[in-house]
Amino acid sequence: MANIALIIAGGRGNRMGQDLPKQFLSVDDKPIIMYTCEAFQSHPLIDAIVIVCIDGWQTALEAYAHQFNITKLCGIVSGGSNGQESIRNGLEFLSSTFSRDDIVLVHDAIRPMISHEIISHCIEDTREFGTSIVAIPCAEAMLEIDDADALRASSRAVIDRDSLKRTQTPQGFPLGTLLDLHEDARKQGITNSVASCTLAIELGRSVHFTPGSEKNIKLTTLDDIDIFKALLGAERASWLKG
Ligand SMILES: C[C@](O)(CO)[C@H](O)COP(=O)(O)O
Repeated sequence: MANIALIIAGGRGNRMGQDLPKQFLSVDDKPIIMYTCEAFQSHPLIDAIVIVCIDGWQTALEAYAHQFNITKLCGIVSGGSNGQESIRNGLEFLSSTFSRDDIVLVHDAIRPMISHEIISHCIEDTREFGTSIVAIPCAEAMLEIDDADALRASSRAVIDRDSLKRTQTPQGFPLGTLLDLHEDARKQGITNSVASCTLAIELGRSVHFTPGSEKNIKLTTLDDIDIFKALLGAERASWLKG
């Protein structure tokens, strides 16, 4: 049975406020998406990598994959109009080559600090429980806003933080389960679910959590790039110490 990383790089990343899509911004002369690819490339249990890529960047991505020796890359697929459609495009590609029992780890291209440990646990839990949604506890006080459209929102409601999880990626499923979810979504007219875990839940399924890490950061704003650089620096310092 194969383990496949499906890396989603179909978005433009407008919240970063940069001209380049954020997954292609360079940190220390390496595009962010290549850090992400290297984590899966170097993991011994990952057999194949497929990337869903924003239009216009496929040729650059191929060149970067060659430069950074991402030899497990076996396909680049066009992104869709939102995350759900991008994942579906990736799954359609996978269905022509892989079997329904193979494990797919859906991962954000802009989570470059994903560790081997989390990838291993995600694969193990998907095999044991049928799903693996990497997630971390909610450490902050959580308040529900009164009016999402208000310029300066206010709140009168507390949400118990112990009842919440902050989901990350990878999100692991057998390929057949993901294909069925997307087919059911098409039938029910669900077109813009935020993630694979939200789609499963909206369709009445439950999902299993796997512990993530605060270091598995999603690079959304320029502040996050600073945090990423600091994390990279700390990782390199610990390698040097041996
Ligand atoms: C999948 C995800 O990373 C889980 O936290 C998140 O939902 C992706 O959000 P995005 O803003 O659509 O990249």
